[in-house]
Formats: sequence, C-alpha cells, structure tokens
Amino acid sequence: MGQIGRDTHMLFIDAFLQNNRLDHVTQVMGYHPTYLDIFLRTQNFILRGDGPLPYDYRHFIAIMAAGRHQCSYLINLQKQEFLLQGGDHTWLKGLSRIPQKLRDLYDINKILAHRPWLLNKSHIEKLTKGKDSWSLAEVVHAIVLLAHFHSLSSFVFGCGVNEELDQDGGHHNGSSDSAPPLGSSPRSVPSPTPLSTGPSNRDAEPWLASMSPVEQEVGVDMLMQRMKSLSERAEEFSQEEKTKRFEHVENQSVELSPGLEPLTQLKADIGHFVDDPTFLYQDFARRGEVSDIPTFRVQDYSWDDHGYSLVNRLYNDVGNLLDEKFKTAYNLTYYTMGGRKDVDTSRFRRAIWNYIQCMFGIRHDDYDYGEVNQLLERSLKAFIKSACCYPERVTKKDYDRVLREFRHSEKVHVNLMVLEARMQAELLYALRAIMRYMT
Ligand SMILES: CC(C)C[C@H](N)C(=O)O
Repeated sequence: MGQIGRDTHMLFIDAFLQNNRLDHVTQVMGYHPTYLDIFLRTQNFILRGDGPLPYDYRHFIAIMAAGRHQCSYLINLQKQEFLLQGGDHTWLKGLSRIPQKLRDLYDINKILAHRPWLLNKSHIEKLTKGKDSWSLAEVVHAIVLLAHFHSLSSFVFGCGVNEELDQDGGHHNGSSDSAPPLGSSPRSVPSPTPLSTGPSNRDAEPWLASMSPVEQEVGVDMLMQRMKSLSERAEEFSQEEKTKRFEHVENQSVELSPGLEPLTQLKADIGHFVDDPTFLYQDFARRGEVSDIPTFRVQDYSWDDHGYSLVNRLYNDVGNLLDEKFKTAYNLTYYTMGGRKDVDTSRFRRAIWNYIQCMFGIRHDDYDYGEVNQLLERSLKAFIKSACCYPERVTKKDYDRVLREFRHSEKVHVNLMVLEARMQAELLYALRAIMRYMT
C-alpha cells in the first residue's frame, strides 16, 4: 500500500462511515485532501442534510443527472442509496414509473447538462406553476443536485474511475450486487490508486486518440517559459481586442469536436433513466444557427456577486459550501509542475478554468484569452473539451495520452477543475434564469 497523508486517511475514514464504503471517487480525490474535505461536506449536505427535497427525490435526481452522461458508476451507487433511503423500488424501473412532479424536472436536466445557455425563466415558471408544482427552494435544491452529478460524471470519466467492486462490471468478479450490509467490518483503507485497471467505459472508442496521430506535446519546460514571458509582458489590450480573442478561442474549439459518432446505443441497464439521448452538447459558437443568445458576461452575473447570495437565500446555507468548494478548486496549488518545484502555476490553472467556461459561452471580461492558446496545447484542449462536454466518450487511453509529463495527482487536479468550472457554469445559467423569473 502506498503512503497517504494523515489528513487523507482521516477523510477516508469519515467517508467510509458516511457511505459505508470507500468509493473510488473518494480515493482518487484523496490526492487532494483539502479539496476532498469540502467536496465531501458539500455532497453530504445536498444528499443528506437539511433541505427542501425528500431523500428519495434527491437520489433519484442524481440518477437522472448521471444518466445524461450514461455514467453507470454513479447511477449504480445512487440506486443503492435510493433504496437505503426507503425509495420505492418501482421507480428504478425507469422514468415512466416516477411521479409526474419528478418527471417535470427532466427538461431542465437535459438542457442544463448539455446546453445550459438555453435555460430561461419560462422553464422555471413551468415547474413552479400548476398541480404538483415545485417551490423555488425545491427548484434550487434540484438544480444544485443536477449540476453536481453532471459535473461529477465528467470527473468519473475524465479520471477513468473504475466501477465499484460490488457492481456489475466492477474489476473483481464479485458475486454480490448490493452494498455491503450495515455493520460489516470495514475493508482496509487503501491509498489512492486511480486508473489501476481498465476504464469504466470500456466499450467506448477512444475517439480522442483517433483524432490525430500522436501529437508532440510542448512539454513542461516550454510551458514554464511561456508562463514567464506572459507575466513579464506589459501590454494591455483594448476591450475590442479582448472580445476578438475570446471569440477566436470559442471558434477554434468547434474543431475539437469528436470525429466519431456519438454513443446513442444506451447500455441496457441505464437506458430507462434516459430520455432523448440524442440531445447533446452543441458548440456555443454554433448556437447562432438557431438562436441569437449572447455571450454570458461574468461582469453582469457572477457567482461572487449574484449566484452565491441567491442560493443561500433559497436553500439554507448551501451557497457557503459551494463557495468554499469553488474557491478551493480554483486556488489549489502545490507550486509544482511535472517534477519541478516552486512554480507559480496560476496562469496555467486560470487558462484551464476559463477555457472550460468559454465552451459554455461564459466570458471573463478582464481575461486575455490569447493566453489559453499559449498555455493549453491542442491535445489538452481536446481532452478538456471531451471531459466537459462528452465525458461518456473519454477513455483511460485519452487520460493516458494527455499531459504526459505530469503526475497522476496533477491530471486528477485538472479533472477537479473540469468538475468545478463546469458546475459553476451550469449554476450561473440556472441561477440567472431563476433571478429573472423572480424579478
Ligand atoms: C494542474 C497542475 C499543473 C497544478 C500544479 N501541480 C500546482 O501545484 O499548481
């Protein structure tokens, strides 16, 4: 067993006691204990803490969300939780068997997962009017759950997290197909070992890999040089130039679309949780063909100034947890890169974060998106795009081929940023729609 820090060990024990298992997501996140801590507190709160939605609803919403990315791993864990909470097992037969009220949420689930910019106040209005309607507090709770599980699906595929041992498709051919009984003796707590065996979506083609012949990566030294010269640069660009640069990066991203056909063949055991499987991500830059939705400008609606307080107002203090989680992910650094020490990596990390939100049409006005192109090479952009937008098509091979000079912990770190920047993007759109509905 590898060495793990004391903090991580304590968190693993907490997680084990909460869930009666130490799932692989927790183990992989164990590379980053500060983050894992706030992640677990948040997840525990939205699933098990004080909140407007009943517990069975919460877990079913998680299943619907993970279904958008065909993430069997999360679906199976949440099915078990659903049953442990006394959920009605006939709901697990599929969307046709759930209460109308839950089914009404499906549209928002779909839009939020793939094209959050299409969400508007009419969607909120539909939910909150009429028979079996939702309270605003319930809507916010549901939206936080949806965004959490969409983004967590990105993390699961992006890191190649395996199926749990006791699930079908797990990497041991165990005979049991349910959670270990309460009170069973804890397995020993392993060290984080991501990716040790096959990927969870092993039927998927490694489409990223097939996109281009193995590309030469620029390497860590070059990257460090570029960060250095960017930090020495004194030039300031006009707003106009900045807008142009944003649009350029956004348009380039269109070319990174997968060449292979989407996986519309749903796996038999999850297909009944998915409606309209062909509704997928579409490049924000291409939206003009059907609508004229403007770029989302963070200066007009930001998490810090708007989203955060709205969530707090409508759903206990969950805004505080989310805020801490976003900040932890955004600021996380060990001042390392590949094998190098004492490196200021903030420019690289900011480029990743802003690139992710760019794919959802979100623009940070003060940022020079030219930096994205200097610091993120094509293969990394392609990986990030697929993990964000088509996680179900990412395989272990894709993970292996990207960032080859970096450590595992750093690749996991990048996937954490994918999770959080995507989650924040979804929440920004959803909360802005709610705000518009309320005013
Ligand atoms: C994503 C990684 C390159 C982050 C880096 N290891 C840091 O400590 O900031």
